Amino acid sequence: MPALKRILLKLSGEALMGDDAFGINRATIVRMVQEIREVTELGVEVAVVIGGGNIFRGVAGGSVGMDRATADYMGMLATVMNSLALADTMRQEGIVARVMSAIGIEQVVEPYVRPKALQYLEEGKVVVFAAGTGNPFFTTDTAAALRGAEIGAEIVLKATKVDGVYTADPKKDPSATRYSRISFDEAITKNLQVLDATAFALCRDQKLPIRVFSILKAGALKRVVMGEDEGTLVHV
Ligand SMILES: Nc1ncnc2c1ncn2[C@@H]1O[C@H](COP(=O)(O)OP(=O)(O)OP(=O)(O)O)[C@@H](O)[C@H]1O
Ligand SMILES: O=c1ccn([C@@H]2O[C@H](COP(=O)(O)O)[C@@H](O)[C@H]2O)c(=O)[nH]1
Repeated sequence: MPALKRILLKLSGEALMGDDAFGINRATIVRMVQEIREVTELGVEVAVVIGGGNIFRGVAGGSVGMDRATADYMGMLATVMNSLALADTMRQEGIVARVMSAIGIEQVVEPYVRPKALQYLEEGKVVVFAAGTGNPFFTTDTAAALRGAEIGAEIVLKATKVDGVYTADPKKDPSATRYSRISFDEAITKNLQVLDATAFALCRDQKLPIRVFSILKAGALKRVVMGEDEGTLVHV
């Protein structure tokens, strides 16, 4: 029996590149979708937010002189592309998925309407929330926290390139050690960058726990859903 009924899964956009330098690696996206299918087959309701770091981040545009808000809209559109790719791969793998966008592009995907999203989840469809929060100066981590709270998810699962929250960025500091549990207050006070502070604060205020785990580790999502110890739990 799964330990979770409804989850908000935040997938790393950057991880979609696989070993490529840019964009979406086919084998990687198929593997991610197969892991999602495993948990839907257990009866878990799954909503997904996917990042855009494999295509564009607003901060990168801003750093080369672009207007930051314009660059952020480009970043949000990058998440729409990833969401479409994800939903299409889901369709090929036998999952019924719906993409809902926080910015209006009705010819491409339907707009985010909360009751409709809840209906899809109750019907067993996977809902992919695209375009982040719809606002510049935010991230898809914050979108995951926001949508997770809105749909009444029991937890936000951040599937990323590292296998948990560390005392420092493990990609920069090899001596960093992993927490198996950490409170929101401690993560915020220590300024741990694995999620942005806005996402941490929103989840803390809504008493919505976060589990950070590796997207690269086969079977990790299923283990998390089954209540096994995997990655790091960030708790109130
Ligand atoms: N204290 C920390 N513990 C763990 N990872 C950390 C820490 N500080 C920084 N990081 C970095 O945070 C990264 C994960 O967050 P990031 O927002 O960069 O990726 P993502 O959300 O998975 O990607 P995307 O934004 O494309 O969806 C890790 O790859 C890691 O290098
Ligand atoms: O609510 C949001 C979400 C995202 N953005 C922009 O999109 C990119 C990609 O998202 P990541 O979370 O970094 O993967 C982000 O850098 C922002 O530029 C946004 O503006 N608002």
